[in-house]
Amino acid sequence: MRLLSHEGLFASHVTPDGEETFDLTTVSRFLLSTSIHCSSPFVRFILDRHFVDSSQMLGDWFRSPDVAPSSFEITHGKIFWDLIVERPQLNLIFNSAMESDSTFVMDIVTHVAREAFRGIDSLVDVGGGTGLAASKLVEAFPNLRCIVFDLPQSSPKRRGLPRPSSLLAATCLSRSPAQTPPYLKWILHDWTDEECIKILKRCKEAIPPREKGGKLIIIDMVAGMGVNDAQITKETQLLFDLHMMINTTGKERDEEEWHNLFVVAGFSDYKITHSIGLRSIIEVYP
Ligand SMILES: C[S@@+](CC[C@H](N)C(=O)[O-])C[C@H]1O[C@@H](n2cnc3c(N)ncnc32)[C@H](O)[C@@H]1O
Repeated sequence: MRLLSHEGLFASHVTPDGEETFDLTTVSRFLLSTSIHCSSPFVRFILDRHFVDSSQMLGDWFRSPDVAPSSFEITHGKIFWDLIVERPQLNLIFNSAMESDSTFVMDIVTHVAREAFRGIDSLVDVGGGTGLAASKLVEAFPNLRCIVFDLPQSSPKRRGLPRPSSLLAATCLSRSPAQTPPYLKWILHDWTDEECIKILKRCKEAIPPREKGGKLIIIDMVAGMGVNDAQITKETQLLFDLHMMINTTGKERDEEEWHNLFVVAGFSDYKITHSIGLRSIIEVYP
């Protein structure tokens, strides 16, 4: 308890008769299952033994990076998206983590960054997981039609979510219905620059011209930028960067790295809104 208090999970007090007592803090309130923004599923996911095990192989990966593109792949013999097909429990932990993140982040996005979605009547949530982020968007913008593309193991149908009739499951990051603006939440940080450029080029093909309101909306980290406590934000972003390096072929990118991706993928301009916490909304224009 004393360690947890030191880390800010509990506040300790000494009563007048000398007894030590502990109260919840803002941080631990976010871990309560009764909280509408409960982050426990995300914490459970990030501390899962599959990631702890792959972090042990970081040294091997550094010494022979040609063996596999990530420490995760050296440890488990395959990439995360293939492993969760075989491990339903890990898949469940992953999907619950993404849903807890979307419940939290999309409530912020739909309140403080509504402007980004103004005038858009349809979106494809590429890699949209179980469809929770899309559900939140449809709830906030009732005229919006949202299509979710993801692998079968994440599809809204399989998770049995109450879903708006406009949600569909499909596979492949590489396809997107023509002329329907794509939306990418927490996708590009999973992939190398080369893979991101391919995804971005395909997204660009699906976007109407800028004069007709065409744009790509991305929710991802812009390393070095964020709100609130600069020290904690920076440390958390660096830890996420490390997590991506160990477990995927991706990384967290700073503004210059994002800029380079957009230019190479053929986009002309972008706008970043930083007011949603650790992550940002990036509107990218054709
Ligand atoms: C970090 S998760 C983000 C999920 C969701 N956008 C969110 O923020 O909650 C990345 C998503 O990409 C999906 N994904 C990975 N490879 C894919 C592919 N080849 N085609 C479609 N989706 C893919 C995963 O299944 C997963 O749902």
